[in-house]
Amino acid sequence: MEKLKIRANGALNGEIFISGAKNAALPLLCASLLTSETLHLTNVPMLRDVKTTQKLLQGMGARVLTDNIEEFEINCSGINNTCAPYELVKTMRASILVLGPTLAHFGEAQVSLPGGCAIGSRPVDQHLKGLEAMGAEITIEHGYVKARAQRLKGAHIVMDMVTVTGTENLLMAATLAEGTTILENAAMEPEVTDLADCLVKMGANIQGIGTPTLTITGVEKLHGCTHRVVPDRIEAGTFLCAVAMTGGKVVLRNAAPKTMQAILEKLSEAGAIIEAGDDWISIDMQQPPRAVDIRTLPYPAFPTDMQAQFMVMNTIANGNSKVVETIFENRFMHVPELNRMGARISAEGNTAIVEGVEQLSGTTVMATDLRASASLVLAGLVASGETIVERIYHLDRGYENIEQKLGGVGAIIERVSD
Ligand SMILES: CC(=O)N[C@H]1[C@@H](OP(=O)(O)OP(=O)(O)OC[C@H]2O[C@@H](n3ccc(=O)[nH]c3=O)[C@H](O)[C@@H]2O)O[C@H](CO)[C@@H](O)[C@@H]1O
Ligand SMILES: C=C(OP(=O)(O)O)C(=O)O
Repeated sequence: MEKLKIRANGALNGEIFISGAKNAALPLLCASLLTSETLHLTNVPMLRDVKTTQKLLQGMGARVLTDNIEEFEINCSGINNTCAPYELVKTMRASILVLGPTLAHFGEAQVSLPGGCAIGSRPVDQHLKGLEAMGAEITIEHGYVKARAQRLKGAHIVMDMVTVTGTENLLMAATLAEGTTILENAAMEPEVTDLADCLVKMGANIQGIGTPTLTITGVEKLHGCTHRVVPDRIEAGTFLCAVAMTGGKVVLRNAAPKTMQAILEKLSEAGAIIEAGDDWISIDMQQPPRAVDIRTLPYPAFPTDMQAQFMVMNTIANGNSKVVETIFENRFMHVPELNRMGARISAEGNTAIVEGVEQLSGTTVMATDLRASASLVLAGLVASGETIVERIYHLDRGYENIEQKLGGVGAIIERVSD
């Protein structure tokens, strides 16, 4: 099994290229199911989840014509199987994103229920309720969602909570429905907006993009297009937290600061000097961070996917802080591991109190989800001695070449196998 070995090496300095966003690339790849023409994506991150999506779509009959970062071309004209099997869905919950587009284009879909995962129970009731409101007949059989509809019909849907993939599934489904769909309480995450922008290029009629009310007037068919995946705000935020902890000056290239307001404000509050242009962000940190309180909420507020990284920054910050997780019920798995490294965090329910300490101490740690694993890597960059992060297949779901990117700005980090 692969691990990361990390040793603190002082301040980080230099430049890091930010990849395309995992959470945008996955729905965009699934959007290829809506058309018989080729979808041409650029800035696609080469991540484990992207490979899994590729495999899932290929298993359904899609042809992947090119699959590199700058040229990812996929054609779904040969779909001959509308099933997303358990074997793939269990490794990537985002597989549920094939449900809406497959049903809308092919009149049927069977997708294994994703079930819960390390961070929470994560039901998909809103996806199913929305599709039923659009006329789909849905049954759950042998662990699979089975959906059928000759042609979906427009509906007025008010979602019970803000759900990112729920919004994306219903948005994709509505593009080919008969009539108009109004999605209220829709997620406004930049990755949802990126998907909507691509769907419009494919010929969809969507009003209200970037707002909580999306109005979609269905069309007969969509066509291919070329679309550049929005930069990954969570990857960028992770590297900014790394620098806030180690000190130094780093410029992120190919970033999207406009999508990162809440993250950048919190870093400034922690004492970082942040500057940004259209597609770059610089961070200059010349003193230890100040502790900052965090409360996770849907976009544009502070993202749950950055909670663990800010928590680890707080462990070595001046002062105490309170971190409240309101999106997922079990997203503090990094707490016991960080405490094993000398952090002082007490967590109860959805609230963690963090008392800043002088230094963390390296040891062997592991985490059971992606961002918790990222927080352990950041801890290793400032801990005394050696830190070994195990089970890094979680990290590989969402970070492209993390050891090369951090190594490029001066970190001592290497991937080793048993
Ligand atoms: C591939 C992808 O884009 N993943 C992101 C997406 O996950 P994902 O789309 O799965 O997360 P949601 O936005 O759906 O979840 C938000 C909350 O709503 C609940 N819920 C959701 C749907 C539903 O039908 N019923 C229900 O109760 C969830 O359990 C959770 O408590 O948004 C999350 C919240 O920003 C991010 O952490 C994930 O990185
Ligand atoms: C929770 C995450 O992803 P997923 O929804 O793919 O599990 C994440 O990216 O932090």
